[in-house]
Amino acid sequence: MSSVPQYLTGDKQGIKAFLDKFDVFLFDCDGVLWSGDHVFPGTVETLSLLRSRHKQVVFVTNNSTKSRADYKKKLDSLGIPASVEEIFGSSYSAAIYISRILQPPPHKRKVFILGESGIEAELDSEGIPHLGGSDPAFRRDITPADYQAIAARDASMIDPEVGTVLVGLDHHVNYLKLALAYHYITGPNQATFLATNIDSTLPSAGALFPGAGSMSAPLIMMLGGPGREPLSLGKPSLRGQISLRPQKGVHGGRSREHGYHLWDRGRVGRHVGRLDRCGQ
Ligand SMILES: O=C(O)[C@H](O)[C@H](O)COP(=O)(O)O
Ligand SMILES: [Mg+2]
Repeated sequence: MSSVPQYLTGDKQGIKAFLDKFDVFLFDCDGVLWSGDHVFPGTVETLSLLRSRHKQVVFVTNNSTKSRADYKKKLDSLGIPASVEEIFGSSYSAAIYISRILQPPPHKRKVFILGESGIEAELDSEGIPHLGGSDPAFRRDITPADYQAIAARDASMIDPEVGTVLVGLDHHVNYLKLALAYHYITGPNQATFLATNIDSTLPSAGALFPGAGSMSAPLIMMLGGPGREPLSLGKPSLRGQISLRPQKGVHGGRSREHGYHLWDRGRVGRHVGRLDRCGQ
């Protein structure tokens, strides 16, 4: 095993021993690899060092504003080569949870989103219909007519096919979306209350900003406080979280991981799918 690169200071033997001990390296993103679009020093070098050692790198982010494809673009733009299969975002885990575990009945398949386009893209990738989110129709002030229509459960404002409310980091959160989410959860829809993640803050530009958790907090308060929290599908929650179990296969006569099995770590520990790393 070649020696540790010069730019890595400190206990080189310790670093080498550490690298030799592991095959897979999972990376948090916001606050670890970058802060906003500012990549922390050593990030690119460290990731290329791992790749040069044939280590598996996985990017695991709670940030639901971007889809896996969006993150691949961001990583590429920051000079960090990556494949979509190496990226796990909370918007993806939420889409998988809804389509493969929650499996709402056909007449309640729609998801009302309090969040950004990353959630929409991942729900689309699982064929799940949705509304709200980045739709300009919901990025506006509430009007007196809205109050009337929502209270009357008018179909122009309350879609009877909504069975899930999904809350993520929303840079356009507003009163109208909160009101609609509340009425979907409490009214005849009895929508399931889910969150991509519940981080209280978002690290960006070297400071902290409102996190996804602060988007669902007003709803938790309206619903009666403790005990009415949403099921969170991001790190570190286990319930309903998808876990990755390496899947071995034979390539070129050698046994090697070629993807992951998806397991629901919630109720039954059910196998819910697989993700291939080499398209087999
Ligand atoms: O509010 C949020 O969503 C989180 O602060 C943010 O998403 C954290 O992302 P991560 O550190 O998991 O990449
Ligand atoms: Mg982080």
